[in-house]
Amino acid sequence: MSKPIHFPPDFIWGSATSAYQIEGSPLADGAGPSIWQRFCAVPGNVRDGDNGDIACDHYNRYKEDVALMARLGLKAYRFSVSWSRILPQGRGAVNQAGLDFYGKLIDELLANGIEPMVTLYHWDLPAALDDRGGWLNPDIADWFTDYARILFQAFDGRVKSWATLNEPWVVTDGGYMHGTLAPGHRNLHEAALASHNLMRAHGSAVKAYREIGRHQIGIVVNIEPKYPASQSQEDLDATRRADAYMNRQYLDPIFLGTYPAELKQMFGDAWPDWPAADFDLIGQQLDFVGINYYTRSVVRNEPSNWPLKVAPVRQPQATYTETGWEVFPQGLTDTLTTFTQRYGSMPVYIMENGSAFYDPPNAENGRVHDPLRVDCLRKNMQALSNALAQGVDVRGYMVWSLLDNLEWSLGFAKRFGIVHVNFETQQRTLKDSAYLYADIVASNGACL
Ligand SMILES: N=[N+]=NCCCCNC(=O)[C@@H]1[C@H]2[C@H](O)[C@@H](O)[C@H](O)[C@@H](CO)[C@@H]12
Repeated sequence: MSKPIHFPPDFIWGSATSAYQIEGSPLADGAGPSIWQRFCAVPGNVRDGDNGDIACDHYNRYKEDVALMARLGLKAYRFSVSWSRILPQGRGAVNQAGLDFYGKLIDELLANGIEPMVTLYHWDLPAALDDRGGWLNPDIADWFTDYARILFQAFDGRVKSWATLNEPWVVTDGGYMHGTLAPGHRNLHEAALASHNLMRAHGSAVKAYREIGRHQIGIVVNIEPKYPASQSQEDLDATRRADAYMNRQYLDPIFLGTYPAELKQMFGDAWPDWPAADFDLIGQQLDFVGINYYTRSVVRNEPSNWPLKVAPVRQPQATYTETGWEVFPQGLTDTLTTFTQRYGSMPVYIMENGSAFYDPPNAENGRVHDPLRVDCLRKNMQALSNALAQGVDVRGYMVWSLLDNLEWSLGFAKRFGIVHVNFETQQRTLKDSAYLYADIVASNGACL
């Protein structure tokens, strides 16, 4: 029996994207290359040889896309800034044309009554900084803070919501542990170092914001709740290891001043005893936490899978998305209640939630029917409402994504958008899920 659906009257409904996935024109108007420009250029790294050279051409079509957001009635739009548009070398000389692009986007949003929510870093590190070690170089905390200050000084006020990082776990696990994402490293020691430097950079930018900013700043983490495959001690321990590595690794140092003990146990000598001063920096007070929720994982012990020694267990009765993720809306409720239980009550935004299911490359008769995505959206709305009913302080929800876009190493084949993009013509078409989302926004969920 589903519970009544209710959202607070000031609940903020929006959508989310990221720079490299939608903008295109990565080197336009003085911008420098990012590590994703390089990563895509290496054959085999990205499915079908796809890249961000054009993507959704948002760099040129941003007014059309803001009009789409207004058509959907969105109250907010979460996007990221490309660091190498602002600082082509990652540090040093500012590229005014880069600032100008984001200033025009922000003004277009505000003119349409849409709150800009800016993510400073969504995976597209300037290539020039990677040449200096990137996230492996401790100096990156200062480089990132200098970049953040430029944006705070340019846009704070018009932008009232800032997030430092998007998903440090994915940056570390994909970019440095498994090499599936840029910059494509596979090294346990590097993964630990990159992860810690990401958190140092986060804390340093938050500290800088407190000196010059007047609004809200937080971080965005992906949380994938872990459930034991059995109640055996080995599976329960495996579940704790998986949760420590993917979830608690990023929130514990911010809110509890320490990393989960399981990390040292798993990483061994690849996990140093980090300086105590680092935790003072990392633990800066936040105004909100952004959570990206997509799926859960059922976990069993698997000694051969070094270093975590865990393995996922596929659920035979479940629906799985095109990215191989189980549709499990209860996990959204559990993620939110567990967050509050572990870290206390504070403002939370769902900064990403969505699903990739097969959509045709072209719309038919101006429509794109996406029943599986519609069903997912409905179920996630119920789950979100259930978390609110249990007292979780959720302030808003950003659907991932506004547009079909470059799904990183999966290319354009995996479509998350509620708006379909024909990548041959750049034609945008509202999917059925977009019409539903517009109704949800207009009725504040009462239509469900
Ligand atoms: N195994 N497994 N479990 C799920 C782990 C999810 C980690 N990936 C994300 O959350 C990425 C986030 C990213 O911000 C966005 O840029 C991506 O386009 C979406 C869709 O992929 C999501």
